[in-house]
Formats: sequence, structure tokens, C-alpha cells
Amino acid sequence: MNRKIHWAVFINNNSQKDKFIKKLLEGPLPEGFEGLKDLKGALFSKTSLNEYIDEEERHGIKIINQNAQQSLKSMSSGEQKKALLKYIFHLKPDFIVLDNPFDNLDKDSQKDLKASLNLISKSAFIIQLISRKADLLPFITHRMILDKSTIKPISNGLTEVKKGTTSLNSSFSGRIPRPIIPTDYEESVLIDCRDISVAYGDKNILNNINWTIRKGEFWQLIGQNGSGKSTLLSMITGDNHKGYGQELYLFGQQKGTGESVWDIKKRIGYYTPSMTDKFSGLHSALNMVISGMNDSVGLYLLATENQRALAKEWLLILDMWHLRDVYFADLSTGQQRMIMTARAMIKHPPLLILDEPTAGLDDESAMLFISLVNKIARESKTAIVFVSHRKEPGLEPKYIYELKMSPEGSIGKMI
Ligand SMILES: Nc1ncnc2c1ncn2[C@@H]1O[C@H](COP(=O)(O)OP(=O)(O)OP(=O)(O)O)[C@@H](O)[C@H]1O
Repeated sequence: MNRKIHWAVFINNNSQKDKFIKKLLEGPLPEGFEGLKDLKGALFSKTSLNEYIDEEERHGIKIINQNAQQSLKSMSSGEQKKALLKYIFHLKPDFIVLDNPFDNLDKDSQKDLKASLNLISKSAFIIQLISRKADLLPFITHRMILDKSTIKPISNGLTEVKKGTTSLNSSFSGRIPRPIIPTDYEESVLIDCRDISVAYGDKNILNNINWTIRKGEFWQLIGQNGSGKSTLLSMITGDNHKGYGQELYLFGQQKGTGESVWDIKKRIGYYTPSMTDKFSGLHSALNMVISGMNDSVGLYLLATENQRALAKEWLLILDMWHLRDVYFADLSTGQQRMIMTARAMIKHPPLLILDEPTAGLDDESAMLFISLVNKIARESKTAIVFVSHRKEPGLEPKYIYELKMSPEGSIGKMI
């Protein structure tokens, strides 16, 4: 094939990305992409990965990791993306749609992925859906913006890509609303990991981790792909059976000494973007926030007046009260994340965990989201653990805990 054309399609809060991807892969082709008619396309995205994970969990069918012992779900983000790319490579598609391919990847993995994509670009057309300008692939020849459902060319460099107008830390009026009932956990130490080690078979993951999280502290957890961040989080949330018999104290009680899982869960607010896919989306923005008080999405019907009033306060702070009756599915990605964070925070749990919460957001939405997290940290007694690969401009963690990989398992240190 001759020299290839490759497109970057900038997406923002208003872009109807999913519909655009569907049209590219199933037709009718969007304007400007008619040249792809009758060509075979493949999708490289977090959503397609989640579908493969689902397939494996529900039906035990391995598709992209057929030769691996390990389940797709238990792989790190970098490992999952490598497996997907290898699978796509093997399919020999004519074009590949890349949906924010660098999300969730650390610098080294991004470099590896860039090199592989460069190679693939010699034989397949690439359409890169991109939220953050810094991610632009070097071989891209055409740039456009997806404005709602309309594709518009960018003639002059990137100047037409919307500039952020949000100023950090001044985006919300009023203070974070108080909970109806304060937490029943008043001790200063929330989580205490003493010499925690984890191995899977002969693969060492964590090596003598010592980490104490106290009331009100704002942490960022960083580390390369595969360094064990998710594994460590699963210890903290009480979900990992490898915590038994170790010096792991969750809200004052050692793991494996008859603690109730419910007592741990109710003290942690948790949000990661893939959670959003699990909701049908047919609940209003207001009801999604209310459901954070009842721990089940459907139970907003039983909400008390106080609960409704509190949810209203949150929507007002987020400047989303006018969107209260809009279906969650119809909100922009940035707005959905705000709602999910309010939902996780509404009871002021002692600990709030945000796992890669800015993945897939455009620069402006990411900035607004970070501004909300900083505000929560300043105005509540909730401790925060924010997991992210990117150095998030503007994020103001008080402490950074870093996992550094080694053959004996990652060691952790405060930096
Ligand atoms: N159940 C399991 N069986 C085998 N290996 C596992 C299991 N769970 C995790 N691992 C391995 O442990 C390592 C650490 O994975 P983990 O997901 O904790 O890393 P991470 O730092 O969160 O990575 P990422 O940033 O890419 O999400 C990976 O190599 C992963 O494959």
C-alpha cells in the first residue's frame, strides 16, 4: 500500500463518540471517511477490552488472551492493551479506530505502544480519537473535531481545539455539603499496611509494603503499569484474599479476624471510570446522587426529604441542578464523573478512592474534575487516594506513595 492517510479526531464533552465509532465500523460511514467503504475495521478501546473481560467472566471464553494462563481481568492495563493490540494485529484489519489509546498507560508503555502503532500505520489506516492534545500520534496526516455528531476539519494547527476556560479551584461556588449522618469511625488511622507482600505463583508483585493512611490525608498513588497499584487497592478495600494472615489493618481491624466486609465497604467511597458502564444510564442525575446514600441505584424511590435536599445541594455546587432530570446516559463523560464522585462522597466516607478518574476526559473536563477533588480534600475530613499515571496539572496531594518495580516485587516509598 502507498503512503497512508491517518486521522486524528478530537473529541470533547459534547462529542457523540460512541455513535461515531459505530458508524465507522458498521456504516453508514461518516462524512469524510467514505474512502473506508468495504474495508475491514477494528476497534482498540477500553470498551472493547471490557467486553472481552465480560465474555471471559460470564462464559469463560478467552478471545484475546487465548494463550495466557491469566485471566484478562487480572492483567494490568498495559498487559491488557498489549494483548488487544496483538490480537488486532493478527486480524490484519484495513483500518483501526484507536479510542484514546494512551489512557491508563505509563510513559514506558506509551512509548512501546507508539512504536507498535507506528509499525501498524504502514499497513493500515489509523483513526485516532483523542481527548488530550499531548497524545497526538506523530504520523497523523489529517486533523478534525467531532462536534456533537458532526465532523469538522481543523485547518490551522490545533488552534481550533477548544482552549480550557476553566480556572482551577475557582470553579465551584459554596462549600462541599455535610453528610446527614457523620461517619461512625473516628480513629485517626484508617488503613495500616505493615510489611505486606503479594505474589501470584512465582511472580512477586508487592514486597514488604508499609503504608499508613490517616484521617483527612490526601494521597496520590503512582507507579508503572504492572507495579501493583490495583493489587494494593484491592488489599485496602478488603477484596484480596492475599491479605489474610498479614499485618493488614482496615479501619482498626486486622484482615481475617472476623471483620465484616460490609463495615469496610461502607467506609470507603470508590470510583473508577469503568463503573459507569455497569449502570443502565436510565436514572436521572438527581437519582444517581441520591443512590449514593442507599448504596443501590434503584433505591432512590425510598429517599427521604433530607436525602433529596442533600442531593440537591451537591448538584447546585456542581452547577448541575438544571440537569437533575437528565438521564445519566445522556450526560457528557465529564458530567457523569462529577455525578459519580458526588455519589461516592455524599456520606463523607472516611476514605475516598479515585482510580484513574481522569482517563478519557478532555483537558478542560480533567481540570474541572481535579478542581473538585482538591475542593473535597480541603473541605472535608475524608482521606483521598487518587491513582493516576499522568502528572495531573493542578492536583494538590499532600503525599505521594510510589510503587517501584523489582524482581522481588514492588517496593513502596513516600516521595
Ligand atoms: N490474579 C492474578 N493472577 C496472576 N497475576 C496477577 C493477578 N492479579 C494481578 N496480577 C499481576 O500482578 C501485576 C500487577 O498488577 P496490577 O493490576 O496490580 O498493576 P497496576 O499497577 O494496577 O497496573 P496498571 O497501572 O497497568 O493497571 C501484573 O503483572 C498482573 O498481571
